[in-house]
Amino acid sequence: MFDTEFLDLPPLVEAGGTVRLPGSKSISNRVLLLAALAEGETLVQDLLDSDDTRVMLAALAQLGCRVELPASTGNTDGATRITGLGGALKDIRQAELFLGNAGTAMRPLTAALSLLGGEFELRGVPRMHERPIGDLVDALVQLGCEIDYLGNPGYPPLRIHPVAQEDLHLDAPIRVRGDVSSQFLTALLLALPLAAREQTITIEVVGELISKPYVEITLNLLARFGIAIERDGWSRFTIPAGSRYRSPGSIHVEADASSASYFIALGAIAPAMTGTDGIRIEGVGGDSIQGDIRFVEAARAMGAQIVSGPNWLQIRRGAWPLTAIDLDANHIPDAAMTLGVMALYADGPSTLRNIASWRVKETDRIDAMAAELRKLGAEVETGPDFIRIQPLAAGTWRAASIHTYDDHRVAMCFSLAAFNPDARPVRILDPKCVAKTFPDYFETLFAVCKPATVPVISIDGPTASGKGTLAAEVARQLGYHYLDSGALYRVTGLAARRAGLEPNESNETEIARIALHLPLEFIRGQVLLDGEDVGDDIRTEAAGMDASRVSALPAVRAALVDLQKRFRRLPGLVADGRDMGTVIFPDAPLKVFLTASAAHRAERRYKQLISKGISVTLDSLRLDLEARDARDMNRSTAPLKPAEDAKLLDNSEQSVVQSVDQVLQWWHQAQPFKSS
Ligand SMILES: O=C(O)C1=C[C@@H](OP(=O)(O)O)[C@@H](O)[C@H](O)C1
Ligand SMILES: C=C(OP(=O)(O)O)C(=O)O
Repeated sequence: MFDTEFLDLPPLVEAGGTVRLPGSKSISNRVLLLAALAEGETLVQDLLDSDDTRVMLAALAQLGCRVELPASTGNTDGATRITGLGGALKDIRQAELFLGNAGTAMRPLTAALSLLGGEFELRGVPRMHERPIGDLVDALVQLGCEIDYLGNPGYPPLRIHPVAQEDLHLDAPIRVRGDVSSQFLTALLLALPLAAREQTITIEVVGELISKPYVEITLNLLARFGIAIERDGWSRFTIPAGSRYRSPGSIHVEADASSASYFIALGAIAPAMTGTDGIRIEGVGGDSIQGDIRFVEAARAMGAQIVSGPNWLQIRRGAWPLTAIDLDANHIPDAAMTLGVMALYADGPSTLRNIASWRVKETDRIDAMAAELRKLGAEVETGPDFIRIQPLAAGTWRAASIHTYDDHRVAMCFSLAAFNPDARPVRILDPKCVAKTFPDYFETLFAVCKPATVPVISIDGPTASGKGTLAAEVARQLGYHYLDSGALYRVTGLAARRAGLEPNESNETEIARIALHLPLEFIRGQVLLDGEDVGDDIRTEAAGMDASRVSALPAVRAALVDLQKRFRRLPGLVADGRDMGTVIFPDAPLKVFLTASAAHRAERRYKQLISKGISVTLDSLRLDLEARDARDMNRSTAPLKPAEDAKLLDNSEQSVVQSVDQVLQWWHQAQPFKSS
């Protein structure tokens, strides 16, 4: 996950390949609650691991359910094991639960806990305290439950008081409004079987039910847990007497169909990458129980070519530009946001109707989409329950900094704007908001996208100038990959040793082959070789000797050039060394040549060594550095010198923070983002 302040997407041009998507949020949280209410164990396969499911799991654990995550079960199949309460609280009758911004946790738990007879406090993030729950509370109070609002009436936080089952009024139908969120009805359907052991319970929906397919998911999963609800259209639901949650033993979670919408749109917008047949999605397909699978119909109407099978979808670009759409999107409220960005690539204005619920989700999504689409240059019209978007012609796109309102879907759908024909970069602010349902969204996207070019910042300079510290920090703040080219020979020497190869000419070809495929990463100050931190191993005297021996082998040097170039991956690279800007990445859009006086560098090195208990003198270090500088600058092959277009940075009198800020400032000057 990118937990940077922002993530810059360079212009993207093609896409292709296979993605496996994480589990459905709506299925995961329903299954977790049902498993918690049932008796015995339920094994949940492919459960979503994200903020929304984590708050649900934490709440269930607090309520006394046994929750065993894949890591702790040791299950090779990666399942999560839930041991349920069997329909009644056990030892724990009181808890304060934090439910983040998960509507699928807050609403169903409110209903279930109101019927279980304990004292509970339910809270969330500030936005959750602005998302309505009054219609659900009204329905529960009608039934005899006791619930207080701890903040604004109609909104969380809530306090739930215990009531005895025999005091509940179950004879009359329970009326609930269905026109603000379908989750209120879902919550009642999931929880009321707790009270239906001896008596049939009827729920009546008041007002037109929205987001109906989500109620279908609820009914489907209740059936899997042994509860067969009868329904009369969308207005009357009956839970038969004698209902009892029965674990299916093991249950599989499909991949998330709303998350699939971004990749379906990607296949519709991006020309297929050479050698691929567009985008293939695995984990969810035509037979999905999730309503958002009907996004496929909308994408087809806009021109996408989509074929599907059980558990897979294959998407290719068809009509281009896309065909404008006028759609009642009430049945796919979440995925419809993706259509909002696809509309920019259409042949006329697109209208999404009947989406008033957008206003009470993670943010006011109608206003948020309009504001951010306008930043890209689009003309947008909105009303209480619709949005109309004019497409953007080539030559009219603007580079924009997209505010994401802590709304995962805003972040995800706007990433698709990076395919604009004007090659404008797109900045996504607070990219970690995708953690609500899809923590690795951007990594998954990058794995199937081809950029026009991957941005590189090269930082070259003499020894002890602090380039490693500077480069690693710049990379961290930008979310870019980091290449410490100075470590490559040492790692190659170590890898050769570990493969049982003496670093000499007779093993040159074999060592070059190893060097070319080194599974190497530089993350958070660590040098990871195949996931293992080898930082200490490569800094020994013996490793230094091996490094200098492998560096004398021409085939190894050539392989390492290729390896270095392969670090240039989305979303970007910061590379430090001696010839990054001059030889390896001569087209880097920002080149920095970092220096500091020999006196300052000697002093830094001195402090470093003394703190490690190594005794040296300042004078000898300084003389040594000066001699190395002279050698480096005057050698005939790849002498250490700034690239002609490099910016010179002398950090003698600067703190690390100051030099990082300077480099970022240069970088931002090169980026034409409109401020947010
Ligand atoms: O029940 C569910 O799993 C959901 C129902 C929908 O909400 P509304 O019914 O409030 O539209 C949807 O937007 C949400 O992401 C998940
Ligand atoms: C509306 C959403 O979430 P929630 O389940 O919190 O309602 C969503 O995921 O788009």
